[in-house]
Amino acid sequence: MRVERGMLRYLLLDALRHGPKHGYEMIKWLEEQTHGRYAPSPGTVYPTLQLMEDQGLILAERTEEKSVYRLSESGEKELETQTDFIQGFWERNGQPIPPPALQLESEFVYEDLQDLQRTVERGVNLAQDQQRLQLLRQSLERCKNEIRGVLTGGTLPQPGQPGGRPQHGPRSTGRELEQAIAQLFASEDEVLRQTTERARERGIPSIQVSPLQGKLLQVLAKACQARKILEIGALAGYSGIWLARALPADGRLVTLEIDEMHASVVRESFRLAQVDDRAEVRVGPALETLPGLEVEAPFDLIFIDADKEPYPQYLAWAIRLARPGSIIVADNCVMGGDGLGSVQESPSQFLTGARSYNQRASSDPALCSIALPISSGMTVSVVMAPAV
Ligand SMILES: C[S@@+](CC[C@H](N)C(=O)[O-])C[C@H]1O[C@@H](n2cnc3c(N)ncnc32)[C@H](O)[C@@H]1O
Repeated sequence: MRVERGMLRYLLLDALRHGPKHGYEMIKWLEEQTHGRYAPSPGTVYPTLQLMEDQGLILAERTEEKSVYRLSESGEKELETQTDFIQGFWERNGQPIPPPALQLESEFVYEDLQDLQRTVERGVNLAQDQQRLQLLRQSLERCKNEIRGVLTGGTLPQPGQPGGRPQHGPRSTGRELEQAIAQLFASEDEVLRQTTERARERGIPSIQVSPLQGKLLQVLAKACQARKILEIGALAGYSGIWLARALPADGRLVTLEIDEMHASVVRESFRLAQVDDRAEVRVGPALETLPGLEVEAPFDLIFIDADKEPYPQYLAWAIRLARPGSIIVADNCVMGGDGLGSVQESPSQFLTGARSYNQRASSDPALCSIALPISSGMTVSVVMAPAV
């Protein structure tokens, strides 16, 4: 486990709050208190201690063999500025490591939580009247109450009851199945995990593709031997990293993003993922940036994942910027079936975008398409050669 840059000093101050210690004792203390999760290396700890001593946060008593440190008054004050961080750290890491089955179950809970967040965010986008938003809040309130009941030891729902586990096996819901597949085929590395973590810290919503979708994008990029990829909707660069990693060394990913703050996080993500030699973000409304890309076409894979209303226009551009054999993928196209209904009866602009997209993708002879029920649904199309 790693701790955010600059935060180790607070853990060291916290260790000294529990009594004077020399450097190695602090490392051992942290290792013991976190049940082996966190043991900073001496190479990081000793320079940090030196700096803290120079800044007057700790006081050293030196003997021939070692330096024993204790907290100074200004160290105590400094520590108080970070009580939230310290409390959060110990809440996450102070408990014994649960057995693997419990760990897996906890991961499912976090996945479900992310899924719930996406569903609610989508609901807020879709709800166009106050009454619907109020219903949404009431529904969340009921959900929170039920969770509080479960956490405080109320009666647990039985398998088969609403809220209970399915009776036909532990991994039988769509979400759990996705997770099991992702664990085998699409596990995230530290770089990808930190990309979402950093985005969350900057207040960017967690609406990136799932690891399973990221891997699917890679598989599709490999299938069409992509050398040039275009993405519409970069967010924090998460899907961009999956895509860029599928490119050969001289490949190119161009990702379009309307929001300058998102774009600056994307640049950082690409740099940290070491794909900035082949991946770049261009800022502006996609419909204004796309015409300028004609000189760089054709793109081998085009991934559409931005605002939903212009999805049909994005598809038209994607076809224009593609070649026969290119693959076009669009995210959020199924939405539990809502994205498959009739365009004429669409309840919102948001759904109209997905429905019109699917209508064209499923009927245009220039495309061979399928919608996949993965996360909120991806429509995948292969661009066909013109009939002769
Ligand atoms: C769903 S997120 C993209 C997620 C990203 N593909 C991933 O999985 O990591 C949509 C992004 O599209 C951007 N966006 C929205 N409207 C846009 C537009 N008209 N042009 C370009 N980007 C847009 C948003 O700012 C947001 O960052």
